[in-house]
Amino acid sequence: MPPVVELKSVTHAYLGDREASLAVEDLNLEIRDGEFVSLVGPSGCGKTTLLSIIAGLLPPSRGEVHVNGRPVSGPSPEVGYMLQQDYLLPWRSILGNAALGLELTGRLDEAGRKKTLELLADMGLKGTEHYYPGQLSGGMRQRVALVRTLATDPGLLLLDEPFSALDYQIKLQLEDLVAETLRRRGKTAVLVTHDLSEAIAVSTRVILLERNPGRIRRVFEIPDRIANTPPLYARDQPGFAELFHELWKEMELAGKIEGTAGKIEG
Ligand SMILES: Nc1ncnc2c1ncn2[C@@H]1O[C@H](COP(=O)(O)OP(=O)(O)OP(=O)(O)O)[C@@H](O)[C@H]1O
Repeated sequence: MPPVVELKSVTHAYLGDREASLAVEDLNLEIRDGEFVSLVGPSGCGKTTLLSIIAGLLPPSRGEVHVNGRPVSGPSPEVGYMLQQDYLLPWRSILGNAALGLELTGRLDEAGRKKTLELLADMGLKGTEHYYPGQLSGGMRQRVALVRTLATDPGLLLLDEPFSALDYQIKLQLEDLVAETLRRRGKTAVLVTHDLSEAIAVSTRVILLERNPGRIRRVFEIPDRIANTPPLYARDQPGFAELFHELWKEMELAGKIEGTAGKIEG
């Protein structure tokens, strides 16, 4: 089976009027079926750029991107995207929002509707189907966004800081719910986060990027006893604190690298 995600020598430069900025340089990465990979690193190291490239929203300047063995040429139903903002449509009911992806792809039949209702129930949202987004809390809205993403059944989920706008307690609960739901359903996930403890708690692998230009600095394989424990309890596992400090130290070093390699004069 080919890797779910394969990046080969991927470079991306954003072109401005007078100069190009090298966001990601010569990056190689393989993500296998069922892995949960987090991308961490200092601000501007190219995390969101990489996610956009994998999603098919941004063609890289150079290099190859494959999802499930096929070259990426644009957004695909095989890939779901979840963002910090939930982007629920205020005039649509919760069910209408949750089923939006199915509707847009012409798959909203009776079975699709039933599945969406089941997913809402799985996420603890039974009884809210006919409410509107304005009547729900931030954590509930983000769960609706997760249902909307899962309803079309993508094998790969790209998560760009989906928990960062939430209160700490809600964030921990949602992290747990999302990680466990994706694990149970055998999904592959790539999470961008600034929260190192979240990255370790939910992932099988954490990739630390450095900036100017964005490159992989270090890869942390998460030991099974942490990776196989639900995120809420993973933080109590032996080895978690040591891993956190190691990642923290390395992150500080990654943030200190302020080369000039990121700018290409035009
Ligand atoms: N649309 C754009 N036009 C020009 N430069 C951009 C654009 N988007 C990103 N960049 C630059 O590319 C680099 C990588 O940005 P990116 O947003 O991918 O980093 P990030 O790691 O996700 O940052 P953050 O953690 O702050 O969200 C940065 O130097 C950024 O300024």
